Amino acid sequence: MTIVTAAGLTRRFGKLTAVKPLTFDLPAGKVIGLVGPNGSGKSTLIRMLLGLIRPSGGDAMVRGESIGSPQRYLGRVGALVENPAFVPGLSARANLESLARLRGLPSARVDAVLHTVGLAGRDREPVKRYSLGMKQRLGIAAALLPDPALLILDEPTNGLDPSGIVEIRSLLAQLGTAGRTVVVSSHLLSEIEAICEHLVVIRFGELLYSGPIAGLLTSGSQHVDLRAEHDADTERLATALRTQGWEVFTSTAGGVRVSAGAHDAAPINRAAHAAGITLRSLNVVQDSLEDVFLAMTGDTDQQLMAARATEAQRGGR
Ligand SMILES: Nc1ncnc2c1ncn2[C@@H]1O[C@H](COP(=O)(O)OP(=O)(O)OP(=O)(O)O)[C@@H](O)[C@H]1O
Repeated sequence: MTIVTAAGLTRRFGKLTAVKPLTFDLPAGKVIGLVGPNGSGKSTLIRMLLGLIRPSGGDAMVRGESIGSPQRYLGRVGALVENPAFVPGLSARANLESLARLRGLPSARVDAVLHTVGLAGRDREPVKRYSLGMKQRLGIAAALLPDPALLILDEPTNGLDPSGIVEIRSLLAQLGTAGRTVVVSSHLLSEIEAICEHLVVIRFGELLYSGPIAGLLTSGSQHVDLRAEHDADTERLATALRTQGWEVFTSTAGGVRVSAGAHDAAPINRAAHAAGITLRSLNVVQDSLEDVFLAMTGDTDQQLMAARATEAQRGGR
């Protein structure tokens, strides 16, 4: 079952096409990562899905309703899109109670969400005494008030210190229970890959990947890192492996990296031995998702960012 379907969804700001026509489906009941470097259009996409800004083209459906009529689905959607505004002198509980009243929600929801985000013991302290991580948890609590079927969190770990990031990450992993769909954006894949089952990757407005994270990793490759006993033999080792048909990515003072998997380890070792080179180390390494994406596009983020700046100046494509 899908909870969001986008078809040719596009958004321009003047000359810049911030979101190029995007077509994708988001499965219901999963934790979904929306990933892309800063300026890729993640917030713009989220704002369109929440009905905060209109698309320049295309459409999307959320829970079967067009984003042209957000009032039809927003009752069961919770979102944290920017630093939420709370009354600093009031307690977390009082802030949530007034938000619940405004939305016509039962006050029992306040206890439930305080418990979910782990603030139940500190809910009577004024928000101004809260750490950034606690404020962010309170923001997530507010987004959870309507018991949303779809929860959208835009960069919830932004600005947090490492312990705050760990705190929020473990909370996010718990939120995707009971059939709820959680969409969480980040510019750092490494920050959310462990908690997501499904991934949408956008890079400077374009869709790079949409699908299960597991599929992406298994389609990703492995490589083998080798080091000769003597660094002076590195080039000779690279040449010997190339001659035997291996694809050598790099050969630096640090060693040789070969495009190969675990089953190639023994033949590589034999090839080195046949060339009269003893190996100091041989490690089979699973490519990270970052490696997989780099291999997909071949462009670095810096190159794409420069192209985008030119596009904004020239008037787009
Ligand atoms: N209201 C706006 N007016 C003009 N340009 C905008 C506006 N909102 C966003 N943009 C531009 O659209 C592009 C995408 O921005 P967006 O904030 O959606 O990216 P993002 O992936 O969420 O990045 P970040 O993580 O830095 O917020 C950027 O180049 C940004 O400058």
